[in-house]
Amino acid sequence: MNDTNEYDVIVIGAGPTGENVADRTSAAGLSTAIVEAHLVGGECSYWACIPSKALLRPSAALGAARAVGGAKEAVRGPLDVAAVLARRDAFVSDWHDDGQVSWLESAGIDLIRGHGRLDGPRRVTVEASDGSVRQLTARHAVAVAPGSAAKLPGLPGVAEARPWTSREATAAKAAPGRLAVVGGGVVGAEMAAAWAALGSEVTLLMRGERLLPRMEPFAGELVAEGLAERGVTIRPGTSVTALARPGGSGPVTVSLDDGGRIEADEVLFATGRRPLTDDLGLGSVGLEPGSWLEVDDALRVRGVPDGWLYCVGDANGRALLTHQGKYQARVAGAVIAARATGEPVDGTAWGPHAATADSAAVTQVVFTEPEVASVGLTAAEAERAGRRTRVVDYELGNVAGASLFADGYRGRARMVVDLDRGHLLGVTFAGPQAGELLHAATIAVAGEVPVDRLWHAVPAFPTVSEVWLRLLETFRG
Ligand SMILES: Cc1cc2nc3c(=O)[nH]c(=O)nc-3n(C[C@H](O)[C@H](O)[C@H](O)COP(=O)(O)OP(=O)(O)OC[C@H]3O[C@@H](n4cnc5c(N)ncnc54)[C@H](O)[C@@H]3O)c2cc1C
Ligand SMILES: NC(=O)c1ccc[n+]([C@@H]2O[C@H](COP(=O)([O-])OP(=O)(O)OC[C@H]3O[C@@H](n4cnc5c(N)ncnc54)[C@H](O)[C@@H]3O)[C@@H](O)[C@H]2O)c1
Repeated sequence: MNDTNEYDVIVIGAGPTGENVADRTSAAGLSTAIVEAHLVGGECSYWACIPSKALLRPSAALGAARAVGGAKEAVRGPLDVAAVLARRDAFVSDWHDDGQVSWLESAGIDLIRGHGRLDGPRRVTVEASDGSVRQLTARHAVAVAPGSAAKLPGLPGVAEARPWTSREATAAKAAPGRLAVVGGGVVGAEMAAAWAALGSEVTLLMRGERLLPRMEPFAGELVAEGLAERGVTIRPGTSVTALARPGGSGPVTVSLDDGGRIEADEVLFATGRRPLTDDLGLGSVGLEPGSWLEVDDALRVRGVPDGWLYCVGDANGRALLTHQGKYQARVAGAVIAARATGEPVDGTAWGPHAATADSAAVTQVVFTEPEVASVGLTAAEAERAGRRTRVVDYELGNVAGASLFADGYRGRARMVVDLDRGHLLGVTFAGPQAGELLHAATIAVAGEVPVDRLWHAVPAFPTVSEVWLRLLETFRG
């Protein structure tokens, strides 16, 4: 550890995206410090992606075995809940960050523990837990990657009811008897699936009519069927109006806008995120505290003279996903390094210094049963963007590889073809292990591979990927 207070690059926030900017700038030979207030690794490692997938995977594995005649007979018992929770704990290293700290050291990045705040152009103050303050200066750039936190609606009784957020839902040490989940987005769907599999009686309350409203409609429908088959009660078109947990302990009463009430042992609010920018010193550089930080495709924060401030990850609001934020970090790191060394910056779409995939090819996998995997635009988004498209659907269960993979395989695939440009704008799969089908679609969308050329990408028989051939045959007629 260096005791200098001047670095080429200072990164605030050591979540997956901050770590990646620091990695890129350090690898480019720039001295780099990273400031972290809590655990190196961020939300994703300890309270989001990793623990949630660790909670979901055992049920999916068991479901996969149960879907194959000859294998299902060997499944003799239910999930071992204690073992699932212990495996989750191991995946989050029992909420210790030693492993990630060692990685920072190996990458030559200085870790400065404490709360970071901007303090005017290229300046950062770090307040340590003992109250001491260190002032840092960046020669080239500051990149902020503070992430996001769960957004709770200001309902009557919410403070006393102490609802779960995604943090409690991913870190809980036991399954609540009855769990009410509010919100039909990704966190709501995944956590309803996880805790239902681990033994909770789950009621999912959503104000819209379908789950996963940002994805193709069939995705939410198939996930809703899957949840219902696993015992989850889904109540669409339902808003929560108040919570009550007198004295802050015992069951929670959840009041609904139809006048009804339900009682639960815990209530999870999965109602979206807010950027963690309220205490980041934004006012010192003319930005609004608490706002999403709007960036250009080089990840430079708009409205900051000289372009020294970058923002990657959730806090810029472009795509609240670890892999997209890490992609932004690789781009930002390359831009910072090029500008620092006087190399040209190539900001053209799909060039090394533009995060083009953030608008054209965002990928996402929802790890429910069935899984949903998507890249690029949905049919509705393509229409809103004014593209002339053809939408092609195919039942995944009709592919030979799918019926071998699981008895009664159910699922669907959709590709959205841009008729003027002759390539795909988006692809969605919903079905068992659909996530593993996604990358071929990502290459087709990000590579703007002509549909005529995709015809020559021959899927191996008998894999589920043969759905590509069926989609193309359907398109060609
Ligand atoms: C339940 C759940 C499941 C998810 N599952 C997935 C998934 O499967 N796949 C996926 O791609 N995405 C998933 N996400 C989204 C993913 O977690 C986020 O997109 C990702 O964590 C964003 O990374 P980040 O680096 O921007 O922020 P974070 O991971 O939130 O890290 C930010 C870090 O900055 C630190 N920090 C903040 N402010 C300061 C400050 N002022 N000074 C010092 N340090 C500071 C924080 O302590 C934190 O360590 C999930 C989210 C949730 C809630
Ligand atoms: N597997 C994954 O990739 C994964 C998993 C979990 C989370 N994430 C990311 O984390 C982010 C946050 O997820 P999320 O599910 O919290 O947010 P979200 O925005 O996906 O869904 C929130 C849902 O809550 C609803 N809502 C908002 N306020 C409400 C209210 N007062 N009452 C009832 N419903 C309300 C919204 O209409 C929306 O459908 C997402 O952007 C997602 O990309 C990704």
